[in-house]
Amino acid sequence: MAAAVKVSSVFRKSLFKGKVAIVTGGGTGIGKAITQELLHLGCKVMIASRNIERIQKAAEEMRSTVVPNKPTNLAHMQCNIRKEDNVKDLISSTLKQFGKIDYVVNNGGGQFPSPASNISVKGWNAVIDTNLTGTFIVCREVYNQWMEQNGGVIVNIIADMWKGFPTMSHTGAARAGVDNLTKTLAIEWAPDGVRVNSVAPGSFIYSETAAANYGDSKIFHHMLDVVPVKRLGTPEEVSSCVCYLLSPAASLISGETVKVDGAASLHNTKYEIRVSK
Ligand SMILES: CCCCCCCCCCC/C=C/C(=O)SCCNC(=O)CCNC(=O)[C@H](O)C(C)(C)COP(=O)(O)OP(=O)(O)OC[C@H]1O[C@@H](n2cnc3c(N)ncnc32)[C@H](O)[C@@H]1OP(=O)(O)O
Ligand SMILES: NC(=O)C1=CN([C@@H]2O[C@H](COP(=O)(O)OP(=O)(O)OC[C@H]3O[C@@H](n4cnc5c(N)ncnc54)[C@H](OP(=O)(O)O)[C@@H]3O)[C@@H](O)[C@H]2O)C=CC1
Repeated sequence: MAAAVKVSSVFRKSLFKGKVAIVTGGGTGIGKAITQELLHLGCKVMIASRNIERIQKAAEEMRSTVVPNKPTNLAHMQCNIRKEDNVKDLISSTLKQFGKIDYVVNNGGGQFPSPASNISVKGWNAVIDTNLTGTFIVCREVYNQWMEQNGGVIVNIIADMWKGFPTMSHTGAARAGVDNLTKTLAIEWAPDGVRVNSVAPGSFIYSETAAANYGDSKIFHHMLDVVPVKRLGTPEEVSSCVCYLLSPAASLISGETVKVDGAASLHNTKYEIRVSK
């Protein structure tokens, strides 16, 4: 028997039915939760990421569990957002397949933990290219190919970097860049009916894939002593905020970043200051 699909039921399907969305990194973790929620609400969704086997498997699973009666509502393709040509192709292929693009969720991203002093320029650039430049390219391409003429909504997933991000300097800088990019694009594109917002999850949203990236299944559990709500967050708790921002309920919200972190960013960080040498 297929596993139950976790989706929130707080949104009215009539607000989303027939809309078309792109979710980068839509086959795992937070991106998968967003994809499932949008499919459940009646959207057509294109998911895209680098690992074609993994995204294909995720797409096949969601077609049979979430939209068994409308499997063509979910498309998938390989796309590395660091590559401009891949992104151009992602946007044009989605338009070819679904005819329009109402929503883009820039969720694909990530990094590796390292003290700043040990990060090579190649490693730094890999993280900046992924999280800042990749997000920029997706935004620019969907605007140029579709949203300038037709409007739309963009949500960028960033991170809790508000107090600095020790061991994550590269991604902290990139996500702070996206926070500011969000504000600029919101102003530049408002006259065309395009809204741009960000969502900043706390550093304790558990998914198997996210934990696997750090080679430690308990990596998020280690954060619990500085998490005021004293529990891990779920991808679905991020996806419901994303869907709210995509929906007409947020029609006057643009250039904003919403923290989904149970007040963690207001409290202490996990990082312990080392003894000086
Ligand atoms: C107290 C300390 C612990 C702190 C840890 C707290 C963690 C809490 C969670 C923080 C909140 C954030 C959560 C999340 O973001 S969850 C999502 C996790 N998912 C991912 O990160 C997936 C995507 N990530 C990646 O694909 C990669 O990290 C990367 C963006 C770097 C892309 O890698 P890719 O392999 O495609 O890149 P390159 O082959 O081009 O590699 C370029 C160079 O990058 C350096 N590098 C890459 N990986 C590592 C590594 N694991 N460690 C060190 N250096 C790395 C390296 O220089 C690469 O070049 P070389 O291969 O030539 O050496
Ligand atoms: N989990 C957490 O606590 C937090 C997560 N975040 C952010 O939320 C987003 C989702 O993370 P999460 O679901 O937790 O972790 P996952 O590792 O499950 O998701 C990362 C996704 O991004 C995709 N991706 C990575 N690089 C690229 C690229 N260059 N081009 C296209 N797709 C890419 C991956 O797919 P593939 O490997 O196939 O490319 C994967 O699907 C990320 O941006 C993450 O940094 C932020 C704060 C906290």
